Formats: sequence, C-alpha cells, structure tokens
Amino acid sequence: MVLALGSDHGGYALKEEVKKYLDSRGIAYHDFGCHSTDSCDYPVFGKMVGEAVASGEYERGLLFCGTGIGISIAANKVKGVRAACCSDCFSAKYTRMHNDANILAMGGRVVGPGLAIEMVALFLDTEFEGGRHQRRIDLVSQIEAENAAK
Ligand SMILES: O=C(CO)[C@H](O)[C@H](O)[C@H](O)COP(=O)(O)O
Repeated sequence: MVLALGSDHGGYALKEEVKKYLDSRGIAYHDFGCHSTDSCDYPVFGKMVGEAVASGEYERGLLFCGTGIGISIAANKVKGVRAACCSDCFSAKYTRMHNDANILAMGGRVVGPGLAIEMVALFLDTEFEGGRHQRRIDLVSQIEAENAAK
C-alpha cells in the first residue's frame, strides 16, 4: 500500500510524527506537503491528496490540518473521495468498515501523536465490510454524479 500524505502548517508536526510510525512499519508514502510550519492554505493540500487518491495512484490518504476539518472538507470536493475527519479510534475503525473511507483526516491541534498513530493503524488495518454499506456508498456516489451533471 502506498499512501498520499498532506497537511497545512497546523497539521505539519502531527504529520511528521505519523511519518515516523509509517517508516517503522515500512509503509510507503508520498508527502505532498506542506514541508514546514510556515502558514499556508489547507485546500491546496486537500485537493492534491484527494486527486492522488481518487486517481487510484495512491490507495489511501492521510491529511492533517489544525482541526482536520478544513482539509477533509476540501478533499471531499474531489469526486471519489471519502475523507473522514476523526479524533477517536472507534470512528477511525468504523469509517473503514462502514464508509470505505479512503482518506483519514486528523487535527494537529486536536489529537496527540499517540492517539493519531492508533487511529492510523486502525484506518490502515481495517477492511471494508461491503454488503449493505456498499449500497449506501453507491447512493453517495449517485449524489456526486447528479451534482456533476448540473
Ligand atoms: O484547522 C483548520 C481548518 O479546519 C486549518 O487547518 C488551519 O490549520 C487553521 O484554520 C489555520 O489557522 P491559522 O490561525 O491560520 O494558523
């Protein structure tokens, strides 16, 4: 699995901590930026990572901003992205099982590295359950398609 990573300045430090964890597990990733704590704009990185995941080049993505919210909103504007902003382990696990989320977003000003790493582990190691949940994802995709046609 190769991951696409992105953050703004508010998520930069947490992203660096999560990268150390990915390195320890030998999980490959590309960091689309940002690359410092200089102030920048989260939609830029949400879009880049969203497009990288939606294209199929990267299987899943991890996004970080101050709250995790802005960057997940931006990524979710890309067709095919299901980005979940989480700050607890239950949600990080169930967004894989029930939503087949392909991006996990976290807030560097909300969660510490220990919790973030536990959430990342659950997000990476949990499979989608399919079944009734696929029907609901198909309905979400239908909303995307209807709006693209407008
Ligand atoms: O949390 C965020 C929005 O959801 C963003 O990531 C930013 O980190 C935050 O809005 C930036 O605020 P700042 O005062 O410009 O650092």
